[in-house]
Amino acid sequence: MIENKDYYVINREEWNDYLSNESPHRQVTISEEQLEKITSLNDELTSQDAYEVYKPITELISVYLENYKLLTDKRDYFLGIKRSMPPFIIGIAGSVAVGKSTAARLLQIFLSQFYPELQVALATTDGFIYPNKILKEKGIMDKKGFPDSYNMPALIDFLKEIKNGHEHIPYPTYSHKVYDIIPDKMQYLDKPDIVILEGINVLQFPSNTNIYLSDFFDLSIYINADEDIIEQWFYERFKLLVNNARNTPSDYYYKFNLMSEDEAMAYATKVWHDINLVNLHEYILPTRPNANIVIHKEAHHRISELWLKKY
Ligand SMILES: Nc1ncnc2c1ncn2[C@@H]1O[C@H](COP(=O)(O)OP(=O)(O)O)[C@@H](O)[C@H]1O
Ligand SMILES: CC(C)(COP(=O)(O)O)[C@@H](O)C(=O)NCCC(=O)O
Repeated sequence: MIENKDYYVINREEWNDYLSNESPHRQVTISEEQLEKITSLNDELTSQDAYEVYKPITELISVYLENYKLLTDKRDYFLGIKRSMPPFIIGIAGSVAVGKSTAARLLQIFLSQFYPELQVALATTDGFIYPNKILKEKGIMDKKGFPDSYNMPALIDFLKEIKNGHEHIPYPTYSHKVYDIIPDKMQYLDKPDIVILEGINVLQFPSNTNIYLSDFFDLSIYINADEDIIEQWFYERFKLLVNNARNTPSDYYYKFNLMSEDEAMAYATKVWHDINLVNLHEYILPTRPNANIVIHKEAHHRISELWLKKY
């Protein structure tokens, strides 16, 4: 392990040694079928990767969770309150196309197995992006994903409802295929014990409020990679989305099948450079120091290092 003023930096080879023997009754496993579902757009993730990296991360999360339970219990006892534990919220941040959703789905599987008695739910902040109609009215259609494109007050209310233990909490649905919010298609969180919330903005300080989203997180993770590599993942995902849409004219990505490959890729390159890369530089990367854990990936999504914040 290397350390600097901010982090303990642990490389991939060492990381597996941190698996403790303290919870032998809490075994986690992942089937090939589950892996396939998780990486529906890509088949590079192996079960070895999943085990070697995400299993010890699951154990580390359990350290935070046990501490959270204890603190909540003690504080409630002090106040004379009796209630069930408010959900433990994990935030997962990082660039567009860095692999947040994939990491979030893996953690959901592992945490559900580690804690079979707890409900582990997954949500994404994409649902709080304003519908395209509103983005157009605001003149920020080319700034989708930037702080002003999110309905932050609604996202904060959603987090408050979670922490207040509300049942059946609705939140809107964003679809990459439609490239928009799907009207009236709400998703619901039903009494989760652990919520994994992923999104590019989860560690930001919303401009029109005086609250950090990270105040709601009991643990935060930033998925990191060099920007040239993320750019390639963005193009790979773009090509896969275009290919998957080839027989579905209603799909946003269908139209790129009617162009030459060069033309389609020129479009994707422009979107990356004019929108997602600017967003990464100006608004996403600056939030990395707010994360408790940084997962650093290299080419082929290989996790090479974990940075654990010291404070
Ligand atoms: N660990 C991984 N192994 C292989 N492919 C991955 C992995 N994580 C993400 N991907 C692929 O990279 C692309 C971007 O991942 P995704 O989870 O959609 O990113 P995000 O949610 O950050 O936008 C997708 O094509 C996805 O299948
Ligand atoms: C909706 C998003 C902001 C969400 O990011 P993601 O789920 O990919 O992390 C992003 O996919 C997006 O649409 N960005 C705008 C430019 C583009 O990629 O088309």
